[in-house]
Amino acid sequence: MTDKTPALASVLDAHPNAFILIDRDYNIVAANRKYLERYQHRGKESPVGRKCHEVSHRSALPCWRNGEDCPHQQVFGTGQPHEVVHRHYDGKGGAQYVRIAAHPIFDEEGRLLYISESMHTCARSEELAGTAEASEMVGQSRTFNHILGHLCAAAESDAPILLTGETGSGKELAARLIHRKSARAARPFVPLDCTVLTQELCADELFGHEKGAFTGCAGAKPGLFDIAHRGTLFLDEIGDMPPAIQAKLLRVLETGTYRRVGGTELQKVDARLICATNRDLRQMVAEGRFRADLYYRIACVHLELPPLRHRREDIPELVRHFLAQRAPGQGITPAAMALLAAYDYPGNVRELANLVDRARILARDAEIDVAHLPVELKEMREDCVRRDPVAARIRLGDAASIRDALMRFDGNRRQAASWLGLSERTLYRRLRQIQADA
Ligand SMILES: Nc1ncnc2c1ncn2[C@@H]1O[C@H](COP(=O)(O)OP(=O)(O)OP(=O)(O)O)[C@@H](O)[C@H]1O
Repeated sequence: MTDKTPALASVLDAHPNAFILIDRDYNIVAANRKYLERYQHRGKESPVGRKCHEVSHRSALPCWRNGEDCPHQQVFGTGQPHEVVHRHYDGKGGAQYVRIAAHPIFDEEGRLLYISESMHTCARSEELAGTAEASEMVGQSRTFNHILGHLCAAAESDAPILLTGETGSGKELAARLIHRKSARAARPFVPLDCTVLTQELCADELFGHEKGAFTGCAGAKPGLFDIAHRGTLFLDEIGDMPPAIQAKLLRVLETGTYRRVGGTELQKVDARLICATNRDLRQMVAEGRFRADLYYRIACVHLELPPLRHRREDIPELVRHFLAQRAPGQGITPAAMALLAAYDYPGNVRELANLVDRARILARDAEIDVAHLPVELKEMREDCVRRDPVAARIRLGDAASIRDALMRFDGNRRQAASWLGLSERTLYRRLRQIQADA
């Protein structure tokens, strides 16, 4: 904390989170010790006096210029508090998702002078660094950060959650994230796919049975509600749950108890319920194919995962993520990356992961190139780029994105070019053009 007033310094340091004050011109005017410890680049000057976006986003541009929901722009624009989740880079370059609570600070005459930002880390930075876990949710587009903010908020409550979204859009991964970030994280996460079960099997899986409950049943078996005790039960494709089981599940939710198949004793339930479906449950309710009372119980918090084509900006990062996971060291040409960024992905992130897998196998140890991608992608490319300027931006790289990428990678042209999906030569040519135009 560099502010001259010792009292203010200790007030800021007493704040439990990293905390800063920012003026109208994006300058950080005060920061507490937690902020400095997290964001000060090793051997570099203090963040105080620098632009907030340069420090935490490593970007020459304010985040709204990169399409993000900018707390600075919102609070100075409306005078109201605003909360968002952003991806921040710490002083060592590690990435982390951070929930930012921004508030206006007025002087005695009611003029809005500063905003304060309090930053609470949503996910461990090592989950987002190069050594990515399989369970990591990757993305940094505005759309992705928006849903991530809701997932983190949902994790703080114990309410039932309904996750909807197209196939492969990350519903199960989102359920795992909610569990991992909830107070139940140390207890089991128990998934059940409702599509593959008959009515009898579904009841047996969920509630277990007592010894001798049915012919051929040798011993007692705990149900998934037992196994998920104090943890999270994830019911995937809840729309496929047989009607008789829907009725039993509703009873469990209403009474907080259930009986094992063939049992008399009431078991108490303490499992958090997360359900997912890619069907339109409301439509199913209207058609009488899903119980309305159950729908309202499980959809206490309803979150929709966006399809990948609505967050194309995340595609290059997802590709790098899958390569780092499955083929560390294997590269991809800018042309192949541009082709991947322009495709529509009816199968969403799962389809992208499969395309990357297929391409890396075909490429063996060489760089992945256009030849290693299915021909349909090439046919769709021109059409998609015309329809989606973001994809075009990734492919072509406008001046602002190029400056931003260079800043982000400390001037390293190779890394900046790869991030933008350009060849180094194209990046160099564009830089010369930009300098000539300036
Ligand atoms: N944001 C993401 N970052 C990294 N990987 C992701 C992301 N979203 C999804 N995936 C990966 O894509 C695949 C499909 O994700 P997931 O199974 O969570 O989707 P789903 O919506 O539950 O699919 P379905 O409706 O078919 O059950 C998984 O391999 C998952 O790890």
